[in-house]
Amino acid sequence: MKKEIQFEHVKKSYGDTEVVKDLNFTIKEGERLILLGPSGCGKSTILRMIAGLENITDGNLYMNGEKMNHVPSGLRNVSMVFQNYALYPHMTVKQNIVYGLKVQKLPKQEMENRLNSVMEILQLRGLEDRLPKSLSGGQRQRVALARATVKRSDFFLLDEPLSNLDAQLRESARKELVKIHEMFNQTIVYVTHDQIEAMTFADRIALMYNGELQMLDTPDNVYHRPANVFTAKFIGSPSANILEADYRNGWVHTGNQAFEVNDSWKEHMNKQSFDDILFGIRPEHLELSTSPMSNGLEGRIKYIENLGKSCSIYLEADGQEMIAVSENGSWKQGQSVYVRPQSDRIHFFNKATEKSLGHPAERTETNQTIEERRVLV
Ligand SMILES: Nc1ncnc2c1ncn2[C@@H]1O[C@H](COP(=O)(O)OP(=O)(O)OP(=O)(O)O)[C@@H](O)[C@H]1O
Repeated sequence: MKKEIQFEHVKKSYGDTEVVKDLNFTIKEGERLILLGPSGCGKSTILRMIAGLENITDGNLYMNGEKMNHVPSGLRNVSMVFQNYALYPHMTVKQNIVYGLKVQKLPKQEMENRLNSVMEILQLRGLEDRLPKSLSGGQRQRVALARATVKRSDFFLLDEPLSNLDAQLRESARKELVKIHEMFNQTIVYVTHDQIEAMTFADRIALMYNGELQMLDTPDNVYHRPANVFTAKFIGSPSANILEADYRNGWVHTGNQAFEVNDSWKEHMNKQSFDDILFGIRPEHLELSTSPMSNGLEGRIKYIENLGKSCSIYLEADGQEMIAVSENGSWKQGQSVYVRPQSDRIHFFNKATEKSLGHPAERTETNQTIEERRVLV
């Protein structure tokens, strides 16, 4: 049976408050699925339902093809790592790591083999006899990862496992996690609110907001083909520009000004016109110039944020606010500028539903395999 996790109309309420709404999706065998979203959107609750630490209010949860709604946590073949490590303080590093295997009554030789391999991967050699209190935060987190890894369970669940580490340690821990995943090919479900972590580690991202799944797709598609305004704005920094517009005969009118889209967009929009739509463009997909450009909008710089490597340029065009990014440090507040949206990077959304009107030459998740995606990362 496949190591899949399947949600079928899964809901979770606390009292009258529904915190997870009608989840319907499948986490594929061996994939790294990231549950991403702002604080309070229900990520941890979903993870805890998979782990069996939280009851399901409605719907069904299947793992390995079996209904799991009422199966106790200990029988679900999961291992879990939390943000706060939760190591046993009175046990040494080695005792912490093998404790679960002892409970499982694993043969001694097998236990030693697993311990040795994980000590090597997670660079814990030399720390075997130390107590958790004598370890640094990064070392404790690696012990917690090691303890979960040695179980070699079908499902590996991680709840913000790296959020207590500094940026450098996070990056190296992510690499170690990838190594562990390549060795044991577990199905990984990983909760974070950090989009960089999601973009770099995920095979697919499940983006949540307010208990609802907003988009489930590869990082590439979540970034380039956002399914709705929330996704466009949540992914990417600075956040995507969303402007009110009309679309008529291949031209996007943002007020008094307009620019023409390319032929594939014209074909995609199928000769229709739309009043009152939302036009989206990421700051990094706006070209800036001091002189007029064809298909550019005229605007004025309101202020500039210098980030060192690049500047965020806040400007106003046609009475609407936009952000552009530029590596050129010579822009001046109050300056008159021209901005041109890159035609193959634009997005349109229905104003009422905030859902995407699609993209030309749409690429769906089904024609990009996990292996293809990992080559791209
Ligand atoms: N035991 C509980 N009783 C009542 N409400 C709860 C309980 N646990 C969680 N909630 C609520 O459910 C919602 C989702 O919580 P959850 O912890 O899943 O969010 P999250 O996305 O993981 O957030 P964070 O990133 O801040 O950890 C929140 O509004 C939270 O207050």
